[in-house]
Amino acid sequence: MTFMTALKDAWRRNDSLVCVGLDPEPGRLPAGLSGNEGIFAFCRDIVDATAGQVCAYKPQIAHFAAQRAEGVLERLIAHIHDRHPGIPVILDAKRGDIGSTAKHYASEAFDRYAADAVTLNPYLGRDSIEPFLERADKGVILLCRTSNPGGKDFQALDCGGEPLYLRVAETIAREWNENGNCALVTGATWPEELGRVRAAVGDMPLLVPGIGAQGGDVQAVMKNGRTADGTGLMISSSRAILYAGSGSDFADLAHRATEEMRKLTNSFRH
Ligand SMILES: O=C(O)c1cc(=O)[nH]c(=O)n1[C@@H]1O[C@H](COP(=O)(O)O)[C@@H](O)[C@H]1O
Repeated sequence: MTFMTALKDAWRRNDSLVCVGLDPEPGRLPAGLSGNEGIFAFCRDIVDATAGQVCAYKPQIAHFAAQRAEGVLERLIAHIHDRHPGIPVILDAKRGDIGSTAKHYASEAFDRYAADAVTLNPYLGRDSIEPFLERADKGVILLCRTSNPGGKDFQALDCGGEPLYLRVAETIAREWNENGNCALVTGATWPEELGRVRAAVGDMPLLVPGIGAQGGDVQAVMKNGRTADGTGLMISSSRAILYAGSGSDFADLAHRATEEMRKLTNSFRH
């Protein structure tokens, strides 16, 4: 199944636009969990507690690699595919390099980790993304208007009368999306810009981090970002869900936090 088909199925099946970000912090694991086995058990329990409530999972690679836990990340993604088939996994790696190196990054994401989609930095241009675009069954999720305060430093620069992030969105929608496998990252902290991107790219899916710990406004995101059929968004939250609790009931509390977010987003869907 392609990433786009899996995403649409998960939106419908779980009635959810929520993506749970898997960003394990060694210093924030619940008591009794530590080391690589602790990271695995923590993420696995979060996944098992929320699998009926999400449209995707988004593990962030640095949170694993910094702990020498790439093997844990491989096992975790295999666990999601095995136990919760059909829920797409987005590897958040934000890669971007010349073509000869990019093909190894594509292989890393899709062959080594078996991710369904990957986040990428588009600023090296089309040839840097080609090895990903040609994997038509995989999702190619390109940074457009990032959630962080410094996102505007370059992304908002004037580019022939329009901001650079909008030029990025238009170019990707018009020229890079021949296989229909592109999506864009637009932070929840910039809802007005998110609306301009939506107007430029039709129904292309948008990955929207910045809800929860970064303070994005769900209502504004939904109003500006949803498509006519009330979908089109992967609204991603990591810390607000992962660390909703810090005791042995962390997975139950993650389930509750995800459910609250699912209901809140759904209340603005139509
Ligand atoms: O590509 C991303 O996922 C991403 C893009 C962006 O603009 N902002 C952003 O926060 N992210 C990621 O989304 C997650 C946000 O985490 P929380 O703020 O804890 O929900 C982190 O893994 C970030 O690396």
